[in-house]
Amino acid sequence: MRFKRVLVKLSGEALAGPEKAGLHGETLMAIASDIAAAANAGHELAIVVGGGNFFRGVQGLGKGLDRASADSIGMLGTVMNALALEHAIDAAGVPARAMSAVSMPALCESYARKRALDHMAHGKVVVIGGGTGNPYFTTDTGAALRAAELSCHALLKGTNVDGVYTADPKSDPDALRYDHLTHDEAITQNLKVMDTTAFALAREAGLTVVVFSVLDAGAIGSVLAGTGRATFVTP
Ligand SMILES: Nc1ncnc2c1ncn2[C@@H]1O[C@H](COP(=O)(O)OP(=O)(O)O)[C@@H](O)[C@H]1O
Ligand SMILES: O=c1ccn([C@@H]2O[C@H](COP(=O)(O)OP(=O)(O)O)[C@@H](O)[C@H]2O)c(=O)[nH]1
Repeated sequence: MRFKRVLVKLSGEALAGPEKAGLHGETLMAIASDIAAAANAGHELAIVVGGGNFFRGVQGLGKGLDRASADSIGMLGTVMNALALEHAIDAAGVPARAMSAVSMPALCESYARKRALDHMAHGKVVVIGGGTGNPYFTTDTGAALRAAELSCHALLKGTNVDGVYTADPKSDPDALRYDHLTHDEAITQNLKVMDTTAFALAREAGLTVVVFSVLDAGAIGSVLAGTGRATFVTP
């Protein structure tokens, strides 16, 4: 099986569905069912979830917060999403375990690499909140880090565009879509679909990054089956 063990990055906005902020129940359940189906098809899955549907650190700067404090609030938002996703995946019939990079033992397990590997080996989907656990980072970088340390075969970046373009397709109607490119090309052309730190980490780990839209129903399953629309970023 291609990509048996995968890390799926979900942006916070993906969970907000049409609401744009907070959590949208139907969207959450649809994504959870997609993840559960991939697990039932034999994939081992870890999910890193963003928090942009609740709070982004940069938003705090406009409110007079310092960056580290604002990022702490942002990380808490990602844990809220992880708890929601854990529940939704459980409800879709596959055991899930939320783990946070920032310890909050009353709410969920603290992230530990060996424990995450153990959960995956026992058929549980691991849902990681808290990003890297440090300010000044993003959940994209957290996703590349976890994908590398959990020896994942690919990092699937689920977002709201259907791949990587020559420029941001939301602001440039003439942007062209890539089917394939290298990490070096993504970095040197400053393609902002994922931050440079995340691409650099993925390059160092020799990790394939697959960028696809989670807005399409069943997107995770079809990307894993090799039939979905996606851009492949490879060494
Ligand atoms: N070259 C590019 N190719 C594709 N998407 C891009 C590119 N440059 C910028 N983007 C933007 O990146 C976003 C995807 O990143 P994501 O991490 O999901 O969102 P955000 O950065 O808002 O949290 C898309 O909404 C898209 O508009
Ligand atoms: O390792 C990390 C990951 C995230 N964040 C904070 O959490 C917010 C939400 O994460 P992100 O913007 O990556 O979420 P997404 O865009 O994927 O929804 C960020 O803006 C940061 O403030 C952080 O401080 N360190």
